[in-house]
Amino acid sequence: MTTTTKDSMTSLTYAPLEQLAQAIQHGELTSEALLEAQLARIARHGKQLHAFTEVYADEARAAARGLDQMARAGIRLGPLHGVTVAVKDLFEVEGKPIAAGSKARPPRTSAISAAVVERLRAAGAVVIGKTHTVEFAFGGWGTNAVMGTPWNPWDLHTHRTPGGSSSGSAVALAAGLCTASIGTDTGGSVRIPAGLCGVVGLKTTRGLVSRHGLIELCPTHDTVGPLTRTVRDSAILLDVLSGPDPRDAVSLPVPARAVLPQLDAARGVAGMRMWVLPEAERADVDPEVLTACDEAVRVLEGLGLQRVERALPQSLAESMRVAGSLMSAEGYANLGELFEQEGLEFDPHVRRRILLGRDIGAAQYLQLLRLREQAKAEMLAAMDGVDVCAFPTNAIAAIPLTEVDELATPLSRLGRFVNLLDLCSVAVPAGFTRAGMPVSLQFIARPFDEATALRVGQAFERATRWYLAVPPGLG
Ligand SMILES: NC(=O)CC[C@H](N)C(=O)O
Repeated sequence: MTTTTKDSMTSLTYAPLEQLAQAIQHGELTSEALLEAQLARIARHGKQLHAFTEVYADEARAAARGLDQMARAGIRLGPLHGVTVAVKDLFEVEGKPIAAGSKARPPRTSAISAAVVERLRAAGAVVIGKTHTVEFAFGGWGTNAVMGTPWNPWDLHTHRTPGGSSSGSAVALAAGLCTASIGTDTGGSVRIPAGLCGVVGLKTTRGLVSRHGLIELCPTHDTVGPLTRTVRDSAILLDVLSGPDPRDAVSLPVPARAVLPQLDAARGVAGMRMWVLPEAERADVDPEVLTACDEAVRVLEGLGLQRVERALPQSLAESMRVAGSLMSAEGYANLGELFEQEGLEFDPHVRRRILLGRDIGAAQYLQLLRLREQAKAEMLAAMDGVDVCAFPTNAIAAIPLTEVDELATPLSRLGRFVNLLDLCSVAVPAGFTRAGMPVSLQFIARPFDEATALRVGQAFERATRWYLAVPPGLG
C-alpha cells in the first residue's frame, strides 16, 4: 500500500479547516489564495472525479475577496471565516439550479437558501459549489445512472465506488477540492462515503440541524451532517450548523450546547466504555475491514477504554428491514407520483427502491413506526453503562463499479440502524485494505450526545493519525 502524507506542498490543500481559518484570521493566508488553489485542483482533477454538479467560481471569488477585506479590517464573521464548503445538491441555494441527482423533473432554480447554507455563510464560509448525489439520495453505493458516478479518489486507475448518497461531497473533500462539505444521512449517507473516501463524517441526531430547504427522502430518518478532515473540524461545523429553526418541525426548540468547548475540556477517554461489534454480526463484515477495526479496538483499549461485549437487542438485518421499509414508504409518499411516470429518465435502481413503497399500506407503516419506537427503547436500555459503540462504518471498502450488485446492501448494513434508532455517530478513518482503500470506524452515541462520540473519535484520531493520509497520485 502506498500512502502519501501531508508535506508543505500539499498542506494548503489537505490542512484541517481549523488551521486554515486561523491562518486566514492571522493574515498568514487569504481566502482568495485558498480558493484559487482549490479551483486549480478542480480544473485539473474535476473532470475525472466528477464530484461537483456546479462550481460557483465567480461568486466564490467575490465572497472570498469580501471576506479577505473584512479579515484585514479585523472582522471575523465566525469560525468558518474564509474557508470553502461544498454542499450536496439536495439543498436549495438561492438563484442556483437544484436537481437532487435527478433528470426526471424539468430543471428548477432555487428561490430560497437552505438553513444550512444560511448558517455556513453567516459563519464566514465560501460556498464553493454543489456536489453530486445518488438520485434523491436513495442508495449507498454512490452510483448515479443518470448524472454519472463520482470517482473514489483513492484509485485513479479503476473507477471505484465513492459511497453514497453524499458521494460528491466525500470525493470533493478527500481530493482536496474544498475544505469541508455537507451531506445528508438517512441510512448512512454521510458516513458511508466518508468511510470509503477516508474522511470524517458525522451523522447528527435528528432535530439538531435544520432541514429547512432540504429535499426530503424519509423525514423520520433524514439528517444533515458535515464531512471534514478531522473530528475537531466536525465539532466546529456542528456548532455552526446546529440550533433551533421553527421552519423544521422536528428542530429542537432550545439552542444546542456547543460541542467544541466540551472537546477542549475533556481529559482523555480512560475509563469510558465501548461496545464492540457483536460476534453475531461479524460474519457479514469483510475480513480486512474486521482486521483493521479489531486493531482499532486494541488502540482504544490502549487509551484506557473498557471493552463491552453484548448482543444487539435487534439484529442489524431486522433494523435494515424496518428502516428500509420506512424509507421506501416515505420515499413513495414524497416521490411516488414522479417515479410512477413512464418515459422519464430515472436511475433504475432508485426507481425500484421508491416503488417498493407503493404496497406499504397505512396499517403496515404505523406498525413499522411502532416497531421503531420499541427498538429505540430497547437499544437505550442496552446501552446502559456504555458510552459509545465502536463498530465498523462499512462492511466493505470501496470496490470497482463493475463489481457492484445494486440489489445488495453491504454499505447500509452498519449505517441504517443508527438512523432507525435516532442515535448519532461519527465515522473516522481507521486504516487501509491491502488494495489501499480506506477503512472507517464509527463511534455511535445516544441521541444528542454528539460530544461523547466526537470525544472518543478525536482520541482515536490523535492516537492513530490515519486522517493524515491523502490519496496518492493527485499531487
Ligand atoms: N440517504 C441514505 O442515507 C439512504 C442510503 C442508505 N445507504 C440506505 O439505503 O440505507
